Amino acid sequence: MNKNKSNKLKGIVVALKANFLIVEIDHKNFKDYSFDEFNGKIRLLCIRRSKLNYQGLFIDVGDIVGVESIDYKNKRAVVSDVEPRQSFLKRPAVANVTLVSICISADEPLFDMEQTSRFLLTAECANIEPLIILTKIDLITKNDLILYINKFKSWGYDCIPVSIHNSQGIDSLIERLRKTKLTVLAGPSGVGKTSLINHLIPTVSLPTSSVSKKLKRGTHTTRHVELFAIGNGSLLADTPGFNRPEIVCEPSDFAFLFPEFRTQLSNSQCKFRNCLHRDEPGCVIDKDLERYPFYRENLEEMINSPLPYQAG
Ligand SMILES: Nc1nc2c(ncn2[C@@H]2O[C@H](COP(=O)(O)OP(=O)(O)OP(=O)(O)O)[C@@H](O)[C@H]2O)c(=O)[nH]1
Ligand SMILES: [Zn+2]
Repeated sequence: MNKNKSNKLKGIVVALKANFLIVEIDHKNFKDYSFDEFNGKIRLLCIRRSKLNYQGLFIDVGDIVGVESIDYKNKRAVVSDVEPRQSFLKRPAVANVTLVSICISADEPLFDMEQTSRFLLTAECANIEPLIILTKIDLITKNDLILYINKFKSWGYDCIPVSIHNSQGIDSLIERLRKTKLTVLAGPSGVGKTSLINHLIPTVSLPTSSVSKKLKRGTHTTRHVELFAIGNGSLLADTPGFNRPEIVCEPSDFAFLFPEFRTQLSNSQCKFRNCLHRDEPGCVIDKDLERYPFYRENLEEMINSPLPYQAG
């Protein structure tokens, strides 16, 4: 009675635990069991069907999988297949990410244009929408906040300013996150990613003393990501802070990863089709844009290093 072989359902992998996969499925059709539900979902401890192992299919958090042989009472099931991915973020490995929220501190650690750009480029490279979350705004003046907002606007990005100390911006952030299926929080160490998750989902309670997290990172080569439900069927993942994400890109594609250059390139064309926007005559890119020197410096490195270029 508890086994339900005939019902094959789709679910999303929310965590990897040893050889098991934790898969979240919709359970609104199964009202006869009382589950500790969250928004009509339950999480099942799953093994992989051996066929999947033969095929060598790698399953990551965020993958959409088919589950069968569901044992609702014990919350167990078998994963039988994996759907093709819509997107893939390499570091951390999360499939089907729909938004990369990059946390940048308004105070400490100090703002670093190159580092912020590297996080944005990682999302742009993976073709996933980036969003900037400006954290710790309780520590800056209104004028400084306006300067930050205008800076990001000139780069072509919106930003949501937040503070966990006075809860400013938290409602707007939750509203935004609930509009997308799977958000990954990224950003440098110490900007307040974990504090933010704890504030958004009080039941989670992750350790925020950065030291303990850092020690943990030192001992585990990979820290597996877990997806937390944030309402409306949306999921959110915290990631360990790392400070210098790699950019892997062909020189000819590089300019298209900058929204402010994309806008110029869509409004008018450079004289040469293969223009790299250096000193070519008839180039339409405005060399006075704030991130142009950063583009130029990294482009030179790409050109001078063997492909595929990896900076980091
Ligand atoms: N004033 C203020 N401090 C904050 C805010 N958010 C976080 N902090 C502080 O910033 C420090 C770092 O916060 P964490 O949440 O550990 O930062 P993290 O980004 O998760 O850091 P890693 O684990 O190294 O990636 C802590 O001391 C927090 O209390 C905020 O909105 N305002
Ligand atoms: Zn050009």
